[in-house]
Amino acid sequence: MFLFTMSKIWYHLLNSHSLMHSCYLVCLLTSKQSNALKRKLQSPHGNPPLKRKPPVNAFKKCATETNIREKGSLSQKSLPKKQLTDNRNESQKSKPFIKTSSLFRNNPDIPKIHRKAVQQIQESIFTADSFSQLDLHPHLISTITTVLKICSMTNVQKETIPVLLQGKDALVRSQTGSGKTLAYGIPLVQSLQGMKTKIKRSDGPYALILVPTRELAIQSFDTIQKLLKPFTWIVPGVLMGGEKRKSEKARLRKGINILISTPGRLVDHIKSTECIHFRRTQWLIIDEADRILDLGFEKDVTVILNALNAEKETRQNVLLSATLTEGVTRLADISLNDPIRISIADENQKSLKPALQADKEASSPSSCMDQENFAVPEKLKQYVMMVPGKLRLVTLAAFILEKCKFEKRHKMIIFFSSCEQVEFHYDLLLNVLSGGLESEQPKHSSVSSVHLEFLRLHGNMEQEERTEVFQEFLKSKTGILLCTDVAARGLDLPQVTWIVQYNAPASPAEYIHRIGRTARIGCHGNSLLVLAPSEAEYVSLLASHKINVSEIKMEKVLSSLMKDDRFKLPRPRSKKSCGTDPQEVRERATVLQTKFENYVHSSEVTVRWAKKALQSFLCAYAAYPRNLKHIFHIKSIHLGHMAKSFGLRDAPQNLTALPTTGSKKKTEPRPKSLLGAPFLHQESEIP
Ligand SMILES: Nc1ncnc2c1ncn2[C@@H]1O[C@H](COP(=O)(O)OP(=O)(O)OP(=O)(O)O)[C@@H](O)[C@H]1O
Repeated sequence: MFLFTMSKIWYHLLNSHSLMHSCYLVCLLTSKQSNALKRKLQSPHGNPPLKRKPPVNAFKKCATETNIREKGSLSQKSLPKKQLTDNRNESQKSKPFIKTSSLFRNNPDIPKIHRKAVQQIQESIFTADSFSQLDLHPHLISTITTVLKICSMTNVQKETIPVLLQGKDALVRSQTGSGKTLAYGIPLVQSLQGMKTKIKRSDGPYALILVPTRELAIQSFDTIQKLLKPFTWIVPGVLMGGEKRKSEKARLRKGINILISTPGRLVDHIKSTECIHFRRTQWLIIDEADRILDLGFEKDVTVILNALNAEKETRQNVLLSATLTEGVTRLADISLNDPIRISIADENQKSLKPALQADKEASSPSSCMDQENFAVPEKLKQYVMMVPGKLRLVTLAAFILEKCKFEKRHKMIIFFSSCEQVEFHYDLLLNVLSGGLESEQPKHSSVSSVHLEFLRLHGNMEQEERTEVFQEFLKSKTGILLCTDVAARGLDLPQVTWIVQYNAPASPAEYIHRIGRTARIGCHGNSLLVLAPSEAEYVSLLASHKINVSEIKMEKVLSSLMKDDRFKLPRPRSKKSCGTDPQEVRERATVLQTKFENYVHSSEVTVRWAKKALQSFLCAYAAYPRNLKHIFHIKSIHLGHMAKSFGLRDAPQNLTALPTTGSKKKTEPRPKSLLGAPFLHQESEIP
């Protein structure tokens, strides 16, 4: 036994390339850490004991998001500084037992990705035609060219604007970032400015635009406001959750002619604001129509439609999205009247039907159901990376450093599946990767001066802060936005170069919308999907929707840590670091992981936050839709490994994988059709 143990120790040391080198590794650690490492080496298998996964049914009920918010948000602003310092001091006094992560052992093998090469659907965006070819008011044309600085029409605009100018209902599908907002905005403004009796503010709404999120409401309002520049007598306005109801009521009383709203808030006003009416509402536009339904807004949309129909039966209706799914068909059935379907055709289809610029046909909306293959922007490069649970956090960090610190000039959005994960990672990355370690950077290092700017956006933030963050990221040329799916739809954030999906989305449609935040309107962009080895089949699922992803190797991403000397182990002079020595990369990853763990374990508060974030991850994971359970099954998660990726040294006890039941903020009533749909993958925009 003794001989066996010793041989394992020697094996480990040799594996570390040199005895000297391993000594340095041990020296870097505190004596307690090195004791822990020694104990690990003394384990009969040379590995830490495997932790048993607690069975799923052992999980307790999930804490509500509201509770988490009330008891302690991770936001920098809301951190009770004194409490944090006290906690840290306390925890430092009684220094917790520190273990060094054995990051690279006991990980599942990374499977080879077998995917059939599929030909992606690509749509051409631009036409050579200018807006002056349309029968538009000259002031509107000059606003488009001078204010919006747009010359030629996109395909979806060329196909949609004439149809809407004829007064027809339409169901419009075209890829993300192809200009759908103007496709409905231009004919809307053209028709309202030309009304025989000039519109008065006090007339109330002539048009209602429904959008799923507050940020999209602000963005759509902004576009409509620009289009209305020459037509000052038409007043646009926004109603959205998070704003003061009282001031919204006052604005409604004064009069809003083009009303842009999230469904929840509008229903709220329909029920409680006397002066709201739809006597003259001639347009109903539902943008991101499938999402509005997904969010559980079906009930709200029914209330809104009933309110509209009660006051005026005829109306022009338009539904738009980059992904027309079954849900839209149901919505289309109840809201559209003999619609024209406009679906910008696949390049290949076009070559078969050269006479048609687009696949435009009068048809039953049900035919949209067939549209399960989604178009992907032509200049978007999509990647996937397989990462075992334990290595997720360090690999994400290495990726951020590579793109935003060493390559610079990148603007990145990282999607998570819950608000708590966004808050937790925001705090952790900000402290460990950004400012926190600057003092540890060698003085002459050129990389030390690069400041990583992290922002976060999710549905549990106060509206004022949400709007501030949205505007800041909108204007910035670089930066890293951590967010939930609240930012997945419709947002037009210029110059975003990377989309990272740290948690896989609940459907290929959501995948399309998330990656659609980059490579907009013909620009270049990249996306990275992070999957666990057990989730490899997701790649085939994407392929079945004609979505192609190429693999990036985790080792390659981790090797970028070689460029950051903050994670370097002291070495004897004779042994110079060579570019990509895999052993040194592993050591650096271990140093980084240790820094994460040290930060998380520096106070009780941070440990609690890490646990809550892990818990919310499990909740979201347990809630993947049934048809994806064979890929994302909670039982395939190794809790101890996953805990590492939240900076926790051990698997916490008494976690839950059950969805919240008691949250006031998040319990938007769901229609029966959506029961079983993912919890926390979706965020309701509620008043
Ligand atoms: N004809 C055009 N020429 C150049 N740029 C345009 C044109 N039309 C719209 N744009 C710009 O393209 C960007 C994307 O437009 P928009 O947000 O309407 O896309 P979308 O199709 O609605 O995307 P998503 O499906 O993601 O909501 C905006 O910045 C818009 O100003």
